[in-house]
Order: sequence, then C-alpha cells, then structure tokens
Amino acid sequence: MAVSLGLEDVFIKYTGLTFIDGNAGVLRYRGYDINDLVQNTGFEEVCYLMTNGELPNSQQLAEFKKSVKEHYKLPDHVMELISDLPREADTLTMMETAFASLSSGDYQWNKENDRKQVPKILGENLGIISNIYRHKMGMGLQNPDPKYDYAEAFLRNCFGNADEKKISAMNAALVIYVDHEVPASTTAALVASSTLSDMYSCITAATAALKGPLHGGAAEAAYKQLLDIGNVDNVENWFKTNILDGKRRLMGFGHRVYRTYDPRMKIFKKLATTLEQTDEQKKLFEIAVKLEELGVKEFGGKGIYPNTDYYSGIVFNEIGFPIYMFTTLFGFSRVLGWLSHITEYVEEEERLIRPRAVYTGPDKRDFVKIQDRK
Ligand SMILES: CC(=O)SCCNC(=O)CCNC(=O)[C@H](O)C(C)(C)COP(=O)(O)OP(=O)(O)OC[C@H]1O[C@@H](n2cnc3c(N)ncnc32)[C@H](O)[C@@H]1OP(=O)(O)O
Ligand SMILES: O=C([O-])CC(=O)C(=O)O
Repeated sequence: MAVSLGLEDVFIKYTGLTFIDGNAGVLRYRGYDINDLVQNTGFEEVCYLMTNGELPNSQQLAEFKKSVKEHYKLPDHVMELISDLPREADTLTMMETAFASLSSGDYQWNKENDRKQVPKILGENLGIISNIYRHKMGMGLQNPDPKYDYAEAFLRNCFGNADEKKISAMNAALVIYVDHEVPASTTAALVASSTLSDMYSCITAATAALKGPLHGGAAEAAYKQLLDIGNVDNVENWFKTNILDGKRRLMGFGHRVYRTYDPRMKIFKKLATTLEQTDEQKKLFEIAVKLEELGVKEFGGKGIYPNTDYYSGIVFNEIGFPIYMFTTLFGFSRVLGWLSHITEYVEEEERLIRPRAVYTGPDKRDFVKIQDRK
C-alpha cells in the first residue's frame, strides 16, 4: 500500500479560488494574476472577489467595506481576554485564543449565512490582530476607527498614524497573503470544517498549523537568519558553515509547489525598496540579496528558490512591525483564504476528511497483566 507522506501530490478538493503553476511561477486568484491584483486593488476588493467570485463595482465595494466596518468593534469579552493574556505569549497563540473565544459552538453551516459571516469575521480580525500588537507593546486596547479602510485602520490602530506608502505596502502584503490553495494551514481548516465544526474553530485550527517554521513561521526564521549573519561580508562564510557544512535548511527557501521563484517573493523584494529604509534595514536587505544569490546558485538546480516569506519580514519591519508580528500578519490576511476554502468545501462538496494510515506495529500479542510484566 502506498502512503503519500506529507500528502504530497494528493488533491483533496476542487477549487475556483486559487490557481498555481509551480513550474512557471504563476499565481492567480479567481483567474486574476497576483501582480495585477497587487497593483490595482486593495484588500477589501480582493476579499469581495474571493467571497463572491467577481470583482465588485464601486457600489458593491462600498457596501462590502461598510459591512466590514460595522464589525471593527470587538466584543468586550475578547478585549478583556487579550489584555489578560501574558504579554510574553507568542502572537499566534494570542490569535488562536481570541478566535476560539468567538466561537459560540452552535453555528449551523448554511449557504445563505456563510457568506454573510465573512465581513463580520474580517472586521473582528482587524480588532484582534491590532489589539494583539497593542497588548504586546504594553498599550491599552482600543477598537479600530471605522472612518478608515482596512489597511489604514489597522496601521492607525497599531501606530496611531499611517502614511500613504505604508498603507499601500500593507494593502499589498494583505493581498499577497490572501490565499495559496491548500497549504498546511488551509488543510487544517478544511479538516475541521469537514466535521461541520464552526468557522471560528476552523480558523483556530488553521492558525495552529500556520505557526511552525516550515509554513508561516518561516517569515520570522528567514529574518532571524539575516540578523544572525549581521553583515554582508559574512554571508558567504555563514552560508558555508550553516547551510552547506551545517546541513541546515535555508529558511524562506523551498516550496512544495513552486519549482521556480515564488511570484509573491518578487513583489515583496520590490516593495522592500519602495519603502524608506533605515541604515539597519538597508544592511539586512543587502544581506538578503547576497544570500538569495548564493541560495539560488546552490539549490536552484533542485528547484529550490526563495518563497514568499523570504523578503516579507523586511517589508513588515519597514512598515514598523517587530519580528514577533510577522507570522501573525500572514495569518491576518490568510483568515480570508481559510474562510473562502472552508465555505467552498462545505457548500459544494462536503465530505468528512478522514484518511487512513498503514499499520506497521506488532502483530496480535497476548495481554500481560501488570504484576507479571518484567
Ligand atoms: C508560506 C510558506 O509556507 S512557504 C514555505 C516556508 N518554509 C520555509 O521557508 C522553510 C524552509 N523550507 C523547507 O523546509 C521546505 O522547502 C518546505 C517544507 C517548505 C517544502 O519542502 P518539501 O516539499 O516537504 O520538500 P522536502 O522537505 O522533502 O525537501 C526536498 C529536498 O529539498 C531540500 N530542501 C528543501 N528546502 C530546503 C531549504 N530551504 N534549504 C535547503 N534544502 C532544502 C531537502 O533537504 C530535500 O533534499 P534531499 O532530497 O537531498 O533530502
Ligand atoms: O502553499 C504552501 O504550501 C505555503 C504557502 O506558500 C502559503 O501558504 O502561502
């Protein structure tokens, strides 16, 4: 019996959401190329596209934004819960806890209602992630201001202000991370949804799977590599000692689907240079470029190239976020992708996800009572 370890090349659903050509480095949401979407749309527009199948006209977009803004205010119990969490807890654990606390446990899947939950959950998501940041920074918690659209309201709730370049970069990052077919986190959400669990619990399951360094956690790990290298003159020596001789994985490199450059990585790399860089950020960017060169030279032949998480940390840091927020910012956007996939799955092809395992343990054995065991 053949086992597909890591479910490699196993197709678990049909989808009209996201198309990836891993050999050509192409990514499309509902048929639209990621580059076109990043250049021409904002996060809410892409959320509408994913949720409803078509790009909105101006009136539809205004109504969608309004329905998200109505939910910027978090329920009091979630605010209290976030402020009671230990500040040293990691931000993804905080995200899991906050989403789990919103689950009433009695939600019934329903084709009509499911789509209506999306603006509500997006609004709550903004309150949750910005307040996780505020809590980590020791600031009092506060609800985002519904005067502003998503990316701007988020930055303002975190930093108290937001300039055009940063709002635009935040929007781009949100669009880039919206969806990626069925990675580990989305699969975790799908497994939970296939039991007819509720949407909030599915997000909690997905967030747990996003956390690890082989998936969303790579953004933090990739950035820490740059800090560890410290100077562009150390790149070659660090690469030889740690990656070639030390047999460590180059973080932010490699992907289950892409065998070439991840198209999102190219956008993040460009974004990193459009934002203002401090001397330290300039230095880290230079290190990243040199390391990318060595990594592609060494691993490109095996189809291992930089992925979306390679430069995203640099961009998030230039926007103003510390390392501990990077993966949570990925999740902040991906909540929409998780919701899109679970509603598509439950509404169109719901079937319990329950794979099998090939048993390799001992044959039947006689039971030995505890007093007779050696
Ligand atoms: C947003 C995202 O989630 S993108 C992914 C983010 N994760 C990372 O950046 C972490 C680093 N990358 C990795 O660990 C891997 O590339 C993964 C987990 C992303 C995908 O890996 P898989 O498809 O499971 O491939 P697998 O782990 O089997 O690796 C295949 C081969 O490539 C090598 N390889 C894969 N990634 C890397 C890497 N980053 N550095 C060095 N070698 C690598 C493996 O050592 C293995 O080599 P071998 O065949 O000689 O043993
Ligand atoms: O597709 C994957 O396995 C991981 C990834 O790039 C993502 O989730 O954005």
